[in-house]
Amino acid sequence: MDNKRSWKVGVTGGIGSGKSTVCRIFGLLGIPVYSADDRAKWLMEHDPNLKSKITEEFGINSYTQEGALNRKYLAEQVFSDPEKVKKINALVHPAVGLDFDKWTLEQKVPYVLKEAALLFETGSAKQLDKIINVSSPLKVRIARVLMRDPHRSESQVNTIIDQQLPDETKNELADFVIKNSENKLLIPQVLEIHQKLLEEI
Ligand SMILES: CC(C)(COP(=O)(O)OP(=O)(O)OC[C@H]1O[C@@H](n2cnc3c(N)ncnc32)[C@H](O)[C@@H]1O)[C@@H](O)C(=O)NCCC(=O)NCCS
Ligand SMILES: Nc1ncnc2c1ncn2[C@@H]1O[C@H](COP(=O)(O)OP(=O)(O)OP(=O)(O)O)[C@@H](O)[C@H]1O
Repeated sequence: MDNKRSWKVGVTGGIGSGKSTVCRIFGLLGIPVYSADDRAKWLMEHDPNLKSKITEEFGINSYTQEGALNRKYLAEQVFSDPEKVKKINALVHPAVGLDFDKWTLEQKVPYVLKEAALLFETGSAKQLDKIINVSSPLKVRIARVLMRDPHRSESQVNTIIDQQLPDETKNELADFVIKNSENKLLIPQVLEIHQKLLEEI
């Protein structure tokens, strides 16, 4: 293993595919996980430069009076318009990329995980050593998201899906695929990939 740095392994997958669930299992094996979605929200609330750019682009309603990110408002704004998705991505993703690199340098492990809904779409896959795609049938994903997020309508979930690459394309581009359907166990699949990564590093 190159002693100087940890390998960067991406975990991606469409909305509701089970990325966070898979990452929790890797977490139990001691692998540090960087959640790009969570961290993006943190940066949008705490990075003054990013905050002012978002307010400029999407208006003062982007934040509540207490300064919290108005997720419902922004979701309605961006997910219905591909141009606005591009705009928010262009503001948020460079900040997340820098923050991830800084975080990785602090980790002293063979590999770290970057969990992100968008890796191929944003080009950040190129900065990673390996990519895992979590794949599950569209119907199962929609049903799981509607159970988990009661505030989201089926039509919003479908609009979000339209902004993401199809699962089949991501399976082809990924180094590893984890199948998270109803009849496949996750833990053995995670253990197999963990073992392969440790052997390769
Ligand atoms: C618009 C926001 C505030 C809505 O927040 P909300 O809590 O309602 O949704 P959440 O973040 O959980 O997203 C729901 C799902 O939508 C998908 N999604 C999120 N952002 C994007 C995007 N830019 N393009 C396509 N799909 C996206 C993901 O599958 C995600 O799991 C939020 O999604 C956001 O800030 N997005 C832009 C930043 C971004 O791209 N984040 C993700 C990777 S860094
Ligand atoms: N194998 C499974 N069996 C049952 N429920 C599952 C399974 N995998 C995931 N889920 C549930 O489905 C929902 C979506 O999973 P999870 O949050 O891990 O997906 P995600 O890919 O991180 O989603 P998002 O992109 O929306 O953040 C969660 O409520 C989770 O508990």
